[in-house]
Amino acid sequence: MANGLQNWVLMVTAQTPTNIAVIKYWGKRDETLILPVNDSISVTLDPEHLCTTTTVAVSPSFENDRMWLNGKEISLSGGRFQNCLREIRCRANSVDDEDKGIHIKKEDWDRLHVHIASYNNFPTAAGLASSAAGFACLVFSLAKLMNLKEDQGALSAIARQGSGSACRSLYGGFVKWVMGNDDNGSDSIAVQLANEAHWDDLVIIIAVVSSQQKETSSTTGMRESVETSALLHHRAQEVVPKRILQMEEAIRTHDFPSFARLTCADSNQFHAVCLDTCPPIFYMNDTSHRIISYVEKWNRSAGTPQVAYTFDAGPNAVLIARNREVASLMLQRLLFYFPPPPATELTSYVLGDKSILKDAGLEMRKDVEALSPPPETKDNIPSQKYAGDVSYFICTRPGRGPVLLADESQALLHPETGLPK
Ligand SMILES: Nc1ncnc2c1ncn2[C@@H]1O[C@H](COP(=O)(O)OP(=O)(O)OP(=O)(O)O)[C@@H](O)[C@H]1O
Ligand SMILES: C[C@@](O)(CCOP(=O)(O)OP(=O)(O)O)CC(=O)O
Repeated sequence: MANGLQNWVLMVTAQTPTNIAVIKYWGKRDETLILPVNDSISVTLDPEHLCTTTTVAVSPSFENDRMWLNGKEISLSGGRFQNCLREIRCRANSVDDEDKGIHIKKEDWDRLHVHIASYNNFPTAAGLASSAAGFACLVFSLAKLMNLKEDQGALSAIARQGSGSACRSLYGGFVKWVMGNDDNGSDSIAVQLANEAHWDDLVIIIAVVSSQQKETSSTTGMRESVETSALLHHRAQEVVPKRILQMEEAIRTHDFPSFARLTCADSNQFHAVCLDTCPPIFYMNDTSHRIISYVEKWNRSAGTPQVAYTFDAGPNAVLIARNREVASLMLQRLLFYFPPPPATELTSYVLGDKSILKDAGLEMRKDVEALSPPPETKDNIPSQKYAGDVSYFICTRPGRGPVLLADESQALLHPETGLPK
């Protein structure tokens, strides 16, 4: 190992996106291996706006495996972290870095410890799927560090053991998590249906909805649904298999009306399963319900769907517009109903791809104040506004899968000490 020197540090940094399911995963048939009761399909979100960056390092001087998340040390003793680390370590291969004079033999990995530093460029544990981007990035970066020869599908099966939805973040574009049949989970992997360039008209706006409510975690919620909801079993056996085929076809043919109908119906059925759980689980709140009504009304008045909505295990709305023009009309509607609270500038209220604000003719607060009610509500007396019910919006689009960051200046660990910078 490295000519007997003990002070070297070898590092890898990677960046991984988050994803939003349009056909939901809800329910496990195996809790430890994280095997689902149905297939699911997701859209990967552009890492420019929502992503995890993780640096992993190895050095003979490290005494333990350690991890820092958003600058704070966290414990790696949890089963999910341990399962991922074990699965990666047992597939590790020899590494030879001639430039640095580092030579690691396959069997050395059993004794070497790793340091992991990770940073989410969006709020952690706020219903924005940080666990999906986080575990995908952990597995992807460790696989590079330890020179795994496995393909992306096999890596997705490891990320799956950190958090089910993480397996879909190993690819960009449109991704299917195939539930598989094997008891050992080897065929429960993610596959890419189409890359991010395939349907690049789509624009995604996330309404991060303010919520004081204490939420049930996805893990607990789906366990309770599996145990008590008859609808979940009907959904997994009868409904989802047909929807998966229809969704694959809609994506393949860029059929937005079908894509939108399936996405909305599947989100609504997932939340119906939550209500069918004993005791019932409420993830959406009044603001979520209002957003659904506005979109439904608009889609109906347009005669064909303009926007799809979907909600995960929380009140945040993920809205998918058929193109940029529709996205700017959607942003006008959203800001009409949910204007920024007093003293909040528009540029800190609409994050991500701010160019959509410009397209919508909204450059300042006064432009929002001047917005007229959406035409589909004209007959109704007077439209109520809900300033403060949305914390902020994020404008994004379908995006690419994980990448390595070669530039050492982007590493989160110090190249000499292997401690957070
Ligand atoms: N960058 C990261 N690297 C590794 N693990 C992470 C990372 N970010 C989050 N996690 C793990 O995911 C957990 C948060 O997951 P949780 O499911 O509570 O929230 P979320 O994924 O942000 O929201 P939701 O699942 O409701 O969309 C953290 O406690 C941590 O264990
Ligand atoms: C509603 C969902 O977002 C549920 C995601 O659940 P998680 O992947 O967070 O759950 P665990 O596998 O227990 O970690 C739907 C989806 O992403 O498909």
